[in-house]
Amino acid sequence: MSQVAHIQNYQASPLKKRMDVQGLNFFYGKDKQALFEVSLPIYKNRVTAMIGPSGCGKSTLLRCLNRIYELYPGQRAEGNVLLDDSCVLTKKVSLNDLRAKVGMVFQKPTPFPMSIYDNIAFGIKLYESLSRKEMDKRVREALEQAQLWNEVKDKLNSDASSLSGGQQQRLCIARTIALKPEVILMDEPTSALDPIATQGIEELISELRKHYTIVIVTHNMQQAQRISDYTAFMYLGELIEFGETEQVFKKPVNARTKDYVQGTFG
Ligand SMILES: Nc1ncnc2c1ncn2[C@@H]1O[C@H](COP(=O)(O)OP(=O)(O)OP(=O)(O)O)[C@@H](O)[C@H]1O
Repeated sequence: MSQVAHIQNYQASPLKKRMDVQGLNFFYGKDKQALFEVSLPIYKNRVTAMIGPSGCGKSTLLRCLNRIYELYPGQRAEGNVLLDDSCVLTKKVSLNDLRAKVGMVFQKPTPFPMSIYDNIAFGIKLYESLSRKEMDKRVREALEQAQLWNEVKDKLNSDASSLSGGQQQRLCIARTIALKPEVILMDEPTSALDPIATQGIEELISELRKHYTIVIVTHNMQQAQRISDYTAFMYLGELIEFGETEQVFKKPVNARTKDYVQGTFG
């Protein structure tokens, strides 16, 4: 089945907000403001793509959704990012709880230097104490959902570095899924992969949105159109346009969006 057909066949659940970004400003130190009054909904069980030219603030926005910027001194966000009616930017929401609810997959596959099995089990052990049998089940389920199980089931104790790039990225996705997050953030998850591995990850993303809410940063316009339901176009730290992906690409409201999606600039 082609990917487009695959997406069209999917019976989407009714539209419901999972996160809500309201008037978000972001600062790197005192002098650099990277986001300006950004507001957008993140819909449940949908894929939202963030697009825009280099340096427009896509990754910065993504990093606000799980407050990962807090690890870096001098970085500060103002505004609201709501999840379950709480603002995730405030200390009232513990980082541990937030990371469990909002998982992240990075650009380069980053498996831990340990076995395939332990790559999945490691994160789970930080949050839960499971019996060996329960852990085996969770590891298997995560690998199945990440569509990696069949390829690794006979070598779970092998080092994760023995996997191909595409397999390593699916392992990183499995590691994220194993914590049972509600939202998965992906920062250019296929940019280090070849076309075949990229296709595998794209198909996986389309499948995963049945269970998860996904936000993906991508430079690839075709990819955004293939896999996302909603698209946010950013420029110089501002959200210029947000809407259904088909509308943003085929009938953009803003002239700058039109120039960008048609490849006139960027
Ligand atoms: N650690 C940092 N310190 C200071 N400025 C930063 C830092 N990280 C990013 N910036 C600046 O913030 C702005 C937004 O960067 P960001 O990485 O969010 O953009 P992006 O759209 O994801 O870019 P790209 O597509 O190139 O990854 C840019 O002007 C960038 O130079």
